[in-house]
Amino acid sequence: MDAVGRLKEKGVKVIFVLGGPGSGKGTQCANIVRDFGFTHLSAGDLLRAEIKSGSANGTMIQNMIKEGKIVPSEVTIKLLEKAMLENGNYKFLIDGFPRNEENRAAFEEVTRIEPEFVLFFDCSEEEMERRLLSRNQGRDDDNIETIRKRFKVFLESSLPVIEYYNAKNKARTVDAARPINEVFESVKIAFSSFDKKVHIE
Ligand SMILES: Nc1ncnc2c1ncn2[C@@H]1O[C@H](COP(=O)(O)OP(=O)(O)OP(=O)(O)O)[C@@H](O)[C@H]1O
Ligand SMILES: Nc1ccn([C@H]2C[C@H](O)[C@@H](COP(=O)(O)O)O2)c(=O)n1
Ligand SMILES: [Mg+2]
Repeated sequence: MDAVGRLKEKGVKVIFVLGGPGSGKGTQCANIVRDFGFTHLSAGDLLRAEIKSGSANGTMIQNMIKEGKIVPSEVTIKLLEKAMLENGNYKFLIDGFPRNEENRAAFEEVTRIEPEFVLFFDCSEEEMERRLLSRNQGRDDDNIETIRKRFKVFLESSLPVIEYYNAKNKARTVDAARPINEVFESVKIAFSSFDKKVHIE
């Protein structure tokens, strides 16, 4: 059986987590992992790890991230598939993917996995810019020049993907401009069909 077949046998469940740069995807994914037992896979984190690993694609990925561009789907999808297979879980939050129509169509063609829904964090550019400029995680792309390029790519390439899922009634939009705990209250409503994890002290 191939990799995707093995995931499907486990009853794989995928939620795509989308939103502009700095909208709070990673922050809210950590909350969802804690309370709903999902595994968080950030496409951006996987690409950054690939650069650090010294892979043959490292320099190409680094250059594209610095320019705020989207890495070719075949590279990102291979990393996502590998991460899903290496993980014992069957419930995944795929953060920052699909980022454009090419990502979306390629994932569908390669995996035939349809997301349960798409969580969309809606936030103004002004607020996202403020957050990114004070994030302080040493990311190469958190400088004003690259941030502006990332916003442009988000508007031109990523928003159409969200509109695609919206038209299929699969997008769940959350107002992400509010404080973290308020955003999570709305996220929890989107996840209400999933069992909550019981935390024992
Ligand atoms: N609701 C919020 N209110 C204020 N600050 C927030 C909120 N959510 C996240 N932040 C902060 O904003 C910054 C960006 O958040 P985060 O890294 O979660 O965004 P992201 O959507 O994953 O961004 P990227 O697309 O660049 O990876 C972080 O410093 C985080 O602590
Ligand atoms: N599907 C993806 C996701 C991310 N990237 C690249 C380009 C992004 O600007 C960068 C950082 O992603 P983030 O951590 O902000 O989600 O990674 C991509 O090419 N394709
Ligand atoms: Mg992130």
